[in-house]
Amino acid sequence: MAVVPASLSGQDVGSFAYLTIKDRIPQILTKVIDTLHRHKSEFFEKHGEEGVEAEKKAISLLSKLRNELQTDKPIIPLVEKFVDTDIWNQYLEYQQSLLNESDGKSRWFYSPWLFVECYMYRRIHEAIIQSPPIDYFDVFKESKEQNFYESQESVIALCTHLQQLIKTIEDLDENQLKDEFFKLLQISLWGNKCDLSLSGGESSSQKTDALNSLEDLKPFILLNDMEHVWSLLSNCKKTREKASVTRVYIVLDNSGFELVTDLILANFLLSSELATEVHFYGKTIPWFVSDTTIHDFNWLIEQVKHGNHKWMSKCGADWEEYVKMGKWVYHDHIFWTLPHEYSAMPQVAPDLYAELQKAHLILFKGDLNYRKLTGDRKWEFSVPFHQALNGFHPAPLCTIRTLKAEIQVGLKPGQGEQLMASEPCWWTSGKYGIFQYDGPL
Ligand SMILES: O=P(O)(O)OC[C@H]1O[C@](O)(CO)[C@@H](O)[C@@H]1O
Ligand SMILES: [Mn+2]
Repeated sequence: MAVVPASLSGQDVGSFAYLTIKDRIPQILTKVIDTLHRHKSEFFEKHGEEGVEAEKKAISLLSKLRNELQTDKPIIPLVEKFVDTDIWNQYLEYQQSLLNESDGKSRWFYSPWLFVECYMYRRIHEAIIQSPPIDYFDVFKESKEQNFYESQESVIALCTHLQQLIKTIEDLDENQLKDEFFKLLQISLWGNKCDLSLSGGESSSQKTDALNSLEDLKPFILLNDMEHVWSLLSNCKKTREKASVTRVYIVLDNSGFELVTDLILANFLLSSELATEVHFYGKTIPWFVSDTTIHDFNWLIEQVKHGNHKWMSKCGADWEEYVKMGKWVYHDHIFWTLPHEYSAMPQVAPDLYAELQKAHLILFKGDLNYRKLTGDRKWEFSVPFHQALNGFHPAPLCTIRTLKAEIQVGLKPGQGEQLMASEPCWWTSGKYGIFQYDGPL
C-alpha cells in the first residue's frame, strides 16, 4: 500500500480546517436552525400541530449537535435507519481503530477534517429524517434557489452567448472551436466560486457578467491542463465510428449559478459533438449547503425553461429535451455523500467505480471533490497529481476547482512556496483555480 501523509485536521490550531470546524460549521448549523424557525408557520399550515412539534424536535437535535461540536465531544454513531447508516457506523469504527489508547475517542478537533465535516452534514440529515412529517425538508433549498435568482443577469448572458455560438458552430474551425470550449471550461471553473459553504451560507451569487471577466481571471489559474482535455475529446470525435458514443461524466458540485455553467458546458459538448452523452452525478441528500440534489437539478432546468428571456427559455427547453432523449442522464449514488476518500471507491462502491470506468472523461467540479480525490492529506505541493490520487484511476479525469482548502498538489517546484510567501490565503479564498488532468497524454 502506498505511503500517504497525515490527514488535514482540527488538531492544527489556526489551520483552515481548525477555523472551519471552530467557526464556519457552527455558523452553518445556526443558519439551519434559523431556517427551521422561519418555516414554523409553513409547517403548521401543512401539518398542523404535528408539524410544529417536528420543527421543535429537529431544532433540539441540531442544537445538541452544535453543542457536541463546540465542546469537542466524541463522534457518536448514527441511530436513524437510512440506506447508508451501517456504512457510516462502520466508518466511525474504522476511524476509531486508527487511534491508539492514549488518543481516546474520535472527536471533532482531533479526527480528520474530511470525516468530521461530512459527518456534520450527515447528522443534519439525520435530525431532519428523525422529525416526520418534515422529514422531506431540504434545509438548504432556500439559499440554493436565492443563489440562482440573484444570478439572473449572468444566466441570461451565458444562455445568449451559447445560443449565438450554436448558430455558427458548424462554421468554426478546430482552433475557434477549441477557444470556445476553453471559454466555457473557464466559466464552469469560476462558477465554482459561488459556493455557500465557504461563505458560511452568506449569499455568493454571480452578479457580474462572467464572460467579460475571463481575461482578467487568467492569471489566477494556477494549473492549466485544458489542452489535455481538448486533445482527448477532439481525438474521440475524430476517431469515433458513426454509431459509437463519447461519454463525458460530470461529478457536480454546487447548484444555482455553478450548475448553470455546468449545463451550458454540457450543452456545448453535445452541440460541438465533442461528446454524445453527458452523465451527471449529484448528491442524494442536502450536502455542504449548496451541493446539487436531483430536486435542484430538475428545478433549475424548469426555471431556465420558464425564464423571461428567449435564449434562456430556449436553453431550458433544449436541456429538458436532452434529459428526455437520454443524451443527458442524472445519476444518484450514496457514495458521494459518504466520508470516504475516492481511493476507497473500488472497495466501498465497486458498482460506482465500474460505472465511472465507462467514461471517456470525468470532470470533477469543486473543492470537496478535490479533497476526496487527494484524500485531504498533507501532500507536498510538488507531489504529482497521479500519486496523490492513490490508485483512483477509473478513467481519464480532470478537476475543475477553485481552491478553498489547504491542499494542492502537482505544482511546479517553488510555486506553492512562492504563493505562500506572497498571499497566505491563496489556497483557501476561492480566488485561484485549477484544471488538473490525470490520464493518457
Ligand atoms: O463547493 P465546493 O467547491 O466543493 O467547496 C466546499 C468547500 O467549502 C468548504 O466548506 C470551505 O470550508 C470546504 O470545507 C469544502 O471543501
Ligand atoms: Mn459544494
